Amino acid sequence: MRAALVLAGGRSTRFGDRDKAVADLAGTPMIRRVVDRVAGVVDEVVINCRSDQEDAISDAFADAEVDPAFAVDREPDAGPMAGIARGLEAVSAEYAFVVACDMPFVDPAFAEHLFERAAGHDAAVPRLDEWFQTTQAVYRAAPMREACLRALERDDSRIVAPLSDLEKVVLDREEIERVTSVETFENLNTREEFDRAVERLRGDGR
Ligand SMILES: Nc1nc2c(ncn2[C@@H]2O[C@H](COP(=O)(O)OP(=O)(O)OP(=O)(O)O)[C@@H](O)[C@H]2O)c(=O)[nH]1
Repeated sequence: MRAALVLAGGRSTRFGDRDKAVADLAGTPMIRRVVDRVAGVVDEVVINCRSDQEDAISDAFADAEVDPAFAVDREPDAGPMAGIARGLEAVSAEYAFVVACDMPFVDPAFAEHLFERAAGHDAAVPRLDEWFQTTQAVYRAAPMREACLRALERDDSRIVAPLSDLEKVVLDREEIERVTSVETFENLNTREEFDRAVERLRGDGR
């Protein structure tokens, strides 16, 4: 069993006054695009968000084949790593592909590769250069959740904090580029980035 955990509990402050998760990206709400891309490689989909986002995000899946489960933050604004911990509570699969809602170019073949690489380990985490791509990685749900809770307990809410507690496989740039292109990690933070992505998607007929 494999899960996708989509992180959407952020405030989209760089984006403006709307929630980027449900912003219309070339005809499809961005989070729906992310889920549609990865649905084929997972058995369940969990979305982590704040309670005030749930209705609008649910609406984005009204006519979808997948029926995502919601793991709503008990405490909002505690950061993405707390969101991962919350989301993993709702995951029944052993492994979860964690992905941010603002990565509409996420490559399902890369998610598949991460699941394969994570097998028998606590995590498979890409690292392009010095930075871990923690919001596009596969984690074994139970140890990752426990590592997150331990880090939060010691007031360390950094997204990399749980990694040191995990027996993980790290994918370097060479391995990443053998399987996919770095477009998979592209995240849309500003209106300008979003508008450029719309043009690209329209240009490719996507
Ligand atoms: N649950 C939860 N998720 C968060 C939080 N902050 C960010 N996220 C999620 O983590 C991912 C990465 O965050 P960012 O790309 O910075 O998104 P954001 O925080 O909405 O955007 P900015 O406000 O512009 O920084 C996104 O999928 C967010 O939805 C938080 O405080 N709680």
